[in-house]
Formats: sequence, structure tokens, C-alpha cells
Amino acid sequence: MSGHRRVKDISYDEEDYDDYDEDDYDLSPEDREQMRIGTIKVKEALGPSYNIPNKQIEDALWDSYYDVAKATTNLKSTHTPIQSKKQRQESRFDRAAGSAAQSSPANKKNESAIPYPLPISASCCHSFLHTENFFQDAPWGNIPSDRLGVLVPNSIRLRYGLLGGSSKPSKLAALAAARKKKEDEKKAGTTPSSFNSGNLETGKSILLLHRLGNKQSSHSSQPSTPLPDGSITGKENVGKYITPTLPNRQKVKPTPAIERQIRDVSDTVDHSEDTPARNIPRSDLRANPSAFAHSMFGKSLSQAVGSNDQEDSAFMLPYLSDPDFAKLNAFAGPSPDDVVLNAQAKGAKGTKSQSKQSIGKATKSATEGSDSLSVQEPPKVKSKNLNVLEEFEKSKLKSSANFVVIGHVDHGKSTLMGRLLYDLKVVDQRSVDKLRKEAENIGKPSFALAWVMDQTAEERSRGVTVDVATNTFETDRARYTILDAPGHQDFIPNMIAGASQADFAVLVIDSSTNSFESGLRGQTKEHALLARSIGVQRIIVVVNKMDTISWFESRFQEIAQQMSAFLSSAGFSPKNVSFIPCAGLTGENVVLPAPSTASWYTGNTFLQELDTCEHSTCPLERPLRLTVSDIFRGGITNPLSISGRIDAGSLQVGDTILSMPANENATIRAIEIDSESVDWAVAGQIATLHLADIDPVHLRVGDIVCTPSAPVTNIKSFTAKILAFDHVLPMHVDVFRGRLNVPARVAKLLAVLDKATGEPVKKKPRVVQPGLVARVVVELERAMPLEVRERVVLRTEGATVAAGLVEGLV
Ligand SMILES: Nc1nc2c(ncn2[C@@H]2O[C@H](COP(=O)(O)OP(=O)(O)OP(=O)(O)O)[C@@H](O)[C@H]2O)c(=O)[nH]1
Repeated sequence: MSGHRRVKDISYDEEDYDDYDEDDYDLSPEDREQMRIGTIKVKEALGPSYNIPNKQIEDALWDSYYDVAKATTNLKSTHTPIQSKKQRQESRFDRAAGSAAQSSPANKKNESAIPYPLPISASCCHSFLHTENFFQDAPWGNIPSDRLGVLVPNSIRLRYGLLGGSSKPSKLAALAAARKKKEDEKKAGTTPSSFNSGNLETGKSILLLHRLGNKQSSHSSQPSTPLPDGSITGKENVGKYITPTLPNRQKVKPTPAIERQIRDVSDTVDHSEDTPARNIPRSDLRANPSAFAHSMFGKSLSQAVGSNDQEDSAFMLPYLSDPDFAKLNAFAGPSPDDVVLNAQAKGAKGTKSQSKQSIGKATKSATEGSDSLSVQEPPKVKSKNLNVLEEFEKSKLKSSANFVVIGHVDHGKSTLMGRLLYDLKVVDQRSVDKLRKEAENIGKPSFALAWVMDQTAEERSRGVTVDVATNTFETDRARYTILDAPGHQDFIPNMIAGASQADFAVLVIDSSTNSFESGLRGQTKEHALLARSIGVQRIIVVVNKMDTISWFESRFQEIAQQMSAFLSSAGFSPKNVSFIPCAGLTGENVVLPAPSTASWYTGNTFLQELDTCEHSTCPLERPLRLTVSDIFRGGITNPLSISGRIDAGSLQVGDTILSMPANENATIRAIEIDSESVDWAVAGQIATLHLADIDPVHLRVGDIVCTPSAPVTNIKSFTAKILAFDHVLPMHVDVFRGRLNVPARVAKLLAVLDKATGEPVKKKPRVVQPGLVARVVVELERAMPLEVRERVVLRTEGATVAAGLVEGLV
């Protein structure tokens, strides 16, 4: 298993799952209807010998995604039929326990309500029982499984905090918040309140200065006049520097004491229009400079204070007293911060001019300007400029092949693959033992081998594959990649994605009584048809679970006969179809030969059959095409990676690739095949590409990666030759191309075609009947990267209506 799985970026938010509470979950009307019908069917299937509460039946249906057969099997495996309960001999111990219970005062009290021994049917209706009698009819030490409870500790929900933690603020945070609030209140109230409450000195000064400032600004519109030394002079500017901002100025009512002082000061002011401000005796308002100010500002300040001649220098800044200040022109160039920021911006763009110098150097020589400075550039991806096709020829690599494992839910696909990997020692004994233990712990021991493939918690707890799982193994002849597709109808889009990466298919069929038949009505046929429509030509049909029918030859022949007829009608050539009897669970005829009881079978084992497949040759010389099947984000060394099958062409480290439909370039930093680092990869291989120079928002599962020189184009409508699975008429559909799907409309039915010749037999039909081939025009709601001769599947409301080949771009 590649380490990528650990960092795989999945689009759902973990928090959504935290909030999910099964009990609170509201079923949609369709779900409710499915549940109602499912419950009736399961009850029918269980028959009268099982009396299982509806709630448990619904739970089983929910767990099996409404699969009636699976829910029934699960319930049967966890419940004992009434018959056998009745027939069970009461042990002496039970009898003793029963009479003890009968004679107990507690039970005597309830005797009228529930007679002992309790009828079995009543034991299932827990709602009528008093809690203390819940186990009354259960024999000692043998509690029926349906009455066993599980203690589930409340999970600790660390949420809302920055690093998890409770949603409540800590005491420390509350204290800090309270303190801050107090400070803010204080700040907001300080000026007016202190002023009003008679902070006489401050109030007096502020009010006076404010008045002066107002007067200055209202009477003068002349600009300030800078002196040659850079200081500012002129009566207009005095107020400019000293006017404080008073909130709600007009509302401030000075106290009588302040008013008196204002009057005194005002008397000294000449109110005529052109009285210069320098006549105001402002020295009164200023305190003597502190010792610190002396040391900082030197003589100039001490001289200024109290001297009317030099009053303008009272607001001089330190550097103004420096005679050389004007020459310095300190703000002519960019600030040191600007220099660094500019250099960093340039570095990010990756221009060549700025490669050598460091940031430290840049700040030191700030005044030299930004052009000569730079920051450390991230290392560029070096291309070895290999001739990949020559390298491929030289490497004498074993041919590689990908096969998709398809079939109806629970027919044993994952178990068969688990067994294959186990017998080939790709998975060791210890891992399988561990899986066995874990599977036993949740009451699903038979799924241990399937868990080799099914790795997510949901898949394991439900016993159903949800997404395509991949694994690899090697034989003497080839390297194989397994694409284990889900069998359940709800996950057909994932199956389509798996099949679109495959060179051939393995169709698994459960041979046990009724299972093959129910599979035919389910996904056995649909999967086979889809695989063929997507372009798969070779199919191995594994007739599985032969151990359950004691390797009965006639059952195998019956299945082979029926499936041959169907597969040839679906377009598979008989020479590309083979049948292998197997038992994935026991491993018979998988890697090891068939058991002696199957002496009638002399053909290949499943593994031998895999090696007989002609591996389709991939177009290496054609321009690069790779379908993105996974995106991984968040790795430390490789923050952004994609994986997918290379459908055509080749690639190497350092190549620039183009992602469609986003139309964004990226650089390949590194390549991995089967978790091993390589310099190049060719068509047919499933590669993981570690990327640089692209924002993850431009990449999605289903995208096409191609060469910028020969890109795939985004199109909005196309004509296609389709095989109808259902009635096709002008209708809304979803167009699937690998993992990409886009809402669309079958806009026109151009013609019904002859299956053999492809010639039109009926133009402009109103509807295309199931099983017929037709030419249609499809209009997409969003542009999609598509090319002529690509395979598409049309689905609506969870069902496949048609599949076919793109003939032309409109
Ligand atoms: N007796 C017997 N049981 C089998 C065999 N193969 C699989 N099973 C059982 O069938 C059940 C389903 O097996 P899976 O491998 O999960 O089936 P699947 O087809 O992968 O299911 P999905 O991926 O969910 O569609 C498990 O309980 C297996 O133990 C077999 O050869 N013999």
C-alpha cells in the first residue's frame, strides 16, 4: 500500500462526520420507501422461523445499502431461528435457574404480566417487557445475540478550539477578554470623562489648543512653507501639529474654572483676522524638558523652551537639528522592508537575475536599490532530457497490465483478490492473522481476506466495497495492477472509473444456489455491459464459491452456458471470454490447483489464466494523456501529487504538463510507480506524479493531464454512437468519462444504426429501444475535455441508460 493513502485529500470535512449522528439522521422519502419495501422483502426472505424486530431489519438494510439478500444473510447469521430455540433441550442448569427465577419475589410480582417460560415470540417484542424481565427467558450463560448490548463510550469531541479543545473559553482566556473589555471601555470613556470631571490642566490645554487650531485652519488656507533645512515654519502650521482630536467636541461643556482660564488666555490673543499665531504666549503651556528629552534632543530643545524667538523649533524632530539632514534625503529610496519584499516577490516569480544573494545581504545594502538584490530561489526541477522510448526499450521491463474486478455485490471479488495476494506472498501471514482477529472482533470473520483490499473503516464495518481499491503483484510474465471495483449499484460511478483504467476485466460470479440468478438481475450483467462499453475486450469469468456447491460440475456448466450467451450479445468475442471455477475463500484453483473433488476440471488456475491474457499494447508514441484518478495533498516532501493511468504517450521528471479542463500548467517534480521512485513512465502504467508550480484548486479527480503542445480540447457538445441499455429519448443525463462526470442533455436522436454495419436504418427516431445502437447529439452543461473515439457512459437517476463512443465534436 502506498504511503499516499495516509495523506489522501478527500473532499469531505471531518467535522461533518463529527456532527453526524445516526439516530438523528433523517431518511429521504426515497430512502424511507426503499426501507419499507426492503423490510417487507427481508421478512419474506426470513420466513416465519425468524421473528426479528423491524428496527433490526432496518439497521441491517441500512448497513447493506438496502441490499435485501445481504441484509437477510447478515440477519440469519446473527439470529437463531425460533424452531431451533424451541427444540433446544433445557439443561439441568437452565431448569435450576428457571425455577430459581420463578420463585424469586421480583418475578412473582410480574407473573401476571409475563408467564414463565416466556413465549419465544414475546421475547422479541422487547417493548412489552419490563426491564427487569428482559433476560427472564434467556438461559444462563447463553444470552441470545439479539439481546446483547454494546457499551459505547461517548467519544471525546475536540472541536472549535484552534488545536481542538472545548468550545468554552478557558479561564485564562475569559480573564483576558474581561480585562480587554475593561480597557476598551476605559479608552472609550477617558477623554470626555476626564475632561468633564475636571482634569483641569489637560482640559485647559486641550481646549485652548483646539481653539487655536480651529482658528488657524478656518482662517488660513495658505500652504505651509518648508524651510531649506526641512523644518516647517509659518503661523498656519502651528495648529496643524498641536490640534488634538476631540470626540463630540461641540458637546463638551467646560467647567467655570476652565472658562475663566480660557478667558484669561483669550484676552492675550489678538482676534483680528491677520494676527500671526506666533504672538500667542504658548510657552506657558509647555513644561520644561525632561532629562531624557535633554539627552535625546540636546541643546536645541532646551533653548527652544521658553524662548519666543525659537518657538517653532519646539516641535522639531531630532534629525531636524542635524545640519546634514537635508542632504541625507532619507526617504528618497525604498525602505529596507520594501527592498526585502520586492526581492521576495521577484524570487517567487523565479526570474534568473536574482539567484545568488541572500536576504541578509539585501537588508544590509538597502540603499543600493532592489534591482541588485534577491532571495534564495527554490531549487528548479531538473530534467534529464531522456529519450523515454529508448529508455523503455532498454529497460526490458515486464509488460504491465491493469485489470478491473467486477461483479454483483458480495459475490466474492475482494476475498478472491485478498486470497491471490496472500498466496503470492504479497501480503504476509502476520497481516492476515491481524485482519482475521479484527474481523472476528466485529463479528465478520469471513471478511478477513476481503479486508486486504477493503481498507476504509466504512467498508470494513459494512462489509461492502465503496471505492476502487488498488494493489499490485508480479508473475514471471507481467506486473499486474488490481482495480477492485465495488459491486453495489450505488457505487457504479466508481466501478466505471475503475473499468476505464483497465486492460481487461475479471467478472466474479457467486455460484451458490440463487446467488447467480439474483446477480443476473443485479449488477452481473450491468457491470459486464459497462466494461464492454468502456472499451474492455477481454474478460475472465470466475465462477466463485464453488466450495458451497461441492464443486458440482453441472452448476458450473450451467453458469458458463448462460453467461457465454449473454456476453456475446454484449459484444465480447467468444475467444476473449474464459471461465474459471474457484473458491476464493479457501483458495482452491486460485494460485493452488482445484481440489481432488473437482477432477472433472483440468483447465488453468485463476493465476495461470491471468498470464494467458494478451496485454493490450499502449500507444507510446502518441501525445501524453493521463486520467487523474486520485489527488493527494498535504505531504511534507510532496505537498501535491496526482495518480492515474497513462492512457497514451510518456512523461519524465522535469516535464511541463497541462491539466484540463482547468488549462493550467504544472511541473513534474518526481514520479513513482508501485511506490518506487522512477525517472520516467509510459502508457499503460499507473503512475503517481509529484507536482510543482500549480495551485491544487486547478486539479480535480477525472481531469486529463496532457502535453501543452498537443492538448485535449474542452468541448460542450458531441455526437456519439451509443448502445442503449434502456429507452433513450431527448432527456437529461450525466455523461461519465472515467471519473469525470458532467450534467448533459441528449439533444437529438439522429438515427438508429445497424449493429453490424453501422449504417442508419431509421432516421430521427422518437425513441431508441433498449439493445439498439443509435447516433445521438449530446449537449453538456459544462465544457469537458473529450476527444474523438473516447468512451462515455450516459446515466440518469442512478441507472445506466446508454454507453458508447464519441464520434465527433460539435
Ligand atoms: N464460502 C465461500 N464464501 C466466500 C467465498 N468468497 C467470498 N466469500 C464470502 O462472501 C462474502 C462477501 O465477500 P466479498 O469478498 O466482500 O464480496 P465482494 O464481491 O468483494 O463484495 P463488494 O465488494 O461489496 O461488492 C464474505 O463473507 C466472504 O467470506 C468463497 O469462495 N466461498
